[in-house]
Parts: sequence; C-alpha cells; structure tokens
Amino acid sequence: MPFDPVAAGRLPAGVRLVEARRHADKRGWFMELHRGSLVAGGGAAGDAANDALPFFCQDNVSLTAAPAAVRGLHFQRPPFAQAKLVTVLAGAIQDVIVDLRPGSREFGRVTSFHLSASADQQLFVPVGFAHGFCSLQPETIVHYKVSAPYAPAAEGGILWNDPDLGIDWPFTAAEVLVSEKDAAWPRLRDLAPIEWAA
Ligand SMILES: Cc1cn([C@H]2C[C@H](O)[C@@H](COP(=O)(O)OP(=O)(O)O[C@H]3O[C@@H](C)C(=O)[C@@H](O)[C@H]3O)O2)c(=O)[nH]c1=O
Repeated sequence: MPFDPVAAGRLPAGVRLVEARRHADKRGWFMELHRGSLVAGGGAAGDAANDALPFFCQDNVSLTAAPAAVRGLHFQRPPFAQAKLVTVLAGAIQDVIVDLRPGSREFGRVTSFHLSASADQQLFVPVGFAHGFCSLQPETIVHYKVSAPYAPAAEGGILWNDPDLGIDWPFTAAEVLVSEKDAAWPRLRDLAPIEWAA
C-alpha cells in the first residue's frame, strides 16, 4: 500500500495535491492540466485548484521506458529555483520530495507520493525541495510545469539512496537504473545550505 501523506496528515507546508477534473465522454476524456491567470498572483476565476500557484514558464515531459528507473533527486539553485506541478500522463511513479528549506522544522524530511495516470491528482512542489521519482510501470510519462527555466549551471542534487534520507524506494539498488549524473550527487549532509529567497 503506497504511503498516503494526506491521510497521514503529514503534507509538508506549501506542498499541495491538486485535483484535476477529467471530462469523460464516448470519445475518451479531456483534462485541463493547469489554468493560469492574467491577473498577477491569482488563479483562474472560480478555479480553486489553481489558486496561488506561481507562474510557470516551461513545460517538461519525460518518458521512462521500464519500471525501476529513478530520476533525481533534483533542484535548481536561485535565481533559477523551480516550483513544479507534476502530472503523470501514463503509467505510475513513486514521487519523492525532500525539504531543503533552512530553518524549516521539516528540513531533510522525505515525503513520498504515489502518482498515476489513472488517479486525477497532480503534485505541486514549491521552491525549496529536492524532487525525484521512480517509475513503477513500463512506458511511464511524466509531465511537469516549472516556474523558472532550465539552467544547467544552477542544477543541484542529492544522492537518490542517501542512507540519511531513508527513502523507502520500491526497488533495490541492484534493480534501480539511474543516470551517471544522478549516481554522483552528494549526500544531504555534504550539501551546503541553500538560501532559496536569493
Ligand atoms: C531538466 C532538463 C533537462 N534537459 C536536458 C539535459 C539532458 O541532456 C537531458 C536529460 O536531463 P536530465 O538527466 O537532467 O533529466 P531528468 O533526470 O529527467 O531531470 C528531471 O528530473 C526530475 C526528477 C525533475 O524534477 C526535473 O526538474 C528534472 O531535473 O535533457 C533540458 O534540455 N531541459 C531541462 O529542463
């Protein structure tokens, strides 16, 4: 049974599960992934789901071919720090975030989510978290909107299996496929504090 942080009452401050609405008909279905606003700081009128989400300037999509591939744990440093709105378009993932906000009572805390294409839930991750996921099904497609553009020089990360994090990944290290870049990130204890507001 996947961990359910909402049922457990343990959603970190600022993190949200956004309910998307699926309009089904005889052809299939239609869904809005995000509706922005022309009014600064506001969500679309009458659309509580989008209230207070930041402006997103880039859309990303990745295909992960097989289960047991881990991408992460990633963040970008200021001034390119990114909030993310994550949607699974096909397959399923274990999505993992790590609170990296200095001074947060939850610094270093891991929260895991089960996200899938069949559940109409998106995950909003604010600035200040590392983010990663593990594919659980073949041909898993993940879409995410980000609030700052890709900036390779600002990329940072934490080792996906840092023992101090104790992430309960559903596969062993021998089973997991990671990129060379992701295998080389430091452990959390070796990461200098990040001033996100800069
Ligand atoms: C993230 C990113 C990568 N790329 C390029 C760089 C590289 O050649 C190729 C693959 O990049 P990566 O290996 O970093 O891709 P990936 O490991 O899928 O990176 C992503 O992981 C998840 C968990 C996130 O949260 C994202 O923000 C992002 O960091 O795509 C872009 O052109 N734009 C981008 O925004």
